[in-house]
Amino acid sequence: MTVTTPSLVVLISGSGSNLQALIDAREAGDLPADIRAVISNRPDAYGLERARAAGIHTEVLDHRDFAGRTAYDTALQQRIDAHAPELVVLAGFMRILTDELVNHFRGRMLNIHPSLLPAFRGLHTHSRALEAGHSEHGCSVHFVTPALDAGPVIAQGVVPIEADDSEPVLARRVRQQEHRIYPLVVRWFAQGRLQLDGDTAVLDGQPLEEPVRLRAADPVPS
Ligand SMILES: Nc1nc2c(c(=O)[nH]1)N[C@@H](CN(C=O)c1ccc(C(=O)N[C@@H](CCC(=O)O)C(=O)O)cc1)CN2
Ligand SMILES: NCC(=O)N[C@@H]1O[C@H](COP(=O)([O-])[O-])[C@@H](O)[C@H]1O
Repeated sequence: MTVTTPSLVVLISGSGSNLQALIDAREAGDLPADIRAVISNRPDAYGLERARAAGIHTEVLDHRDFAGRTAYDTALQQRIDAHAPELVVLAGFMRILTDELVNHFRGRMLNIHPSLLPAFRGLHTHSRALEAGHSEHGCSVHFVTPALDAGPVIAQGVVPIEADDSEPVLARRVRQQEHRIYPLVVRWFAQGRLQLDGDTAVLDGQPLEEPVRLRAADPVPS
């Protein structure tokens, strides 16, 4: 029986540190997947440099070159489909996607969001968590659905908020956990252990009633 290595297309908009975590996991033998292409909506995204350094095909599809969201997403869907990925990974991709595109990739599109969903959907999550006076914050990996940041959450990284935290300090603490949980969840999907069943994430055949939660001191599970 031939075992095929699942292929990924990763979408970015910026620094690409989550992309780098996936590249590093693959190079360490911890991610049985092939990153077929990295696509950015911003030509100046540093993540493009990270991809090129790793020998990964890159494309730029600048949203400013399109009349609107539907036209952009139609082109984006064609670019992604050209690589026939098993999984589309949003890694700091900063565009809200149309229902049509999300439904086209339903069950095979993941996102990492910098909050403990359902808290703080949308943008500026770290400053909002600080302003809310929460004692904990973190990140969530979820299946992407048309409703923004509302898809079934698979795993979360939990960090404390310290009294003297600034936004950049908290963001850095969260990103350290992002770089642990995203490769883990993508590995589960690549291993065929993770699926979306309706509106429920299923891991190892069991519906996830609650996300898998990791704290910094916890070892990364298999
Ligand atoms: N239909 C969906 N699209 C996207 C989802 C999703 O769950 N459903 N997740 C987001 C990722 N994301 C937060 O994790 C997010 C990205 C972008 C925005 C946003 O407001 N974008 C603005 C532009 C902002 C900018 O360019 O800086 C916009 O698209 O008008 C909110 C949340 C990815 N897409
Ligand atoms: N709403 C989407 C969003 O805010 N995503 C966040 O953007 C950062 C991207 O960093 P990276 O480009 O270094 O991976 C990450 O913190 C990710 O959670």
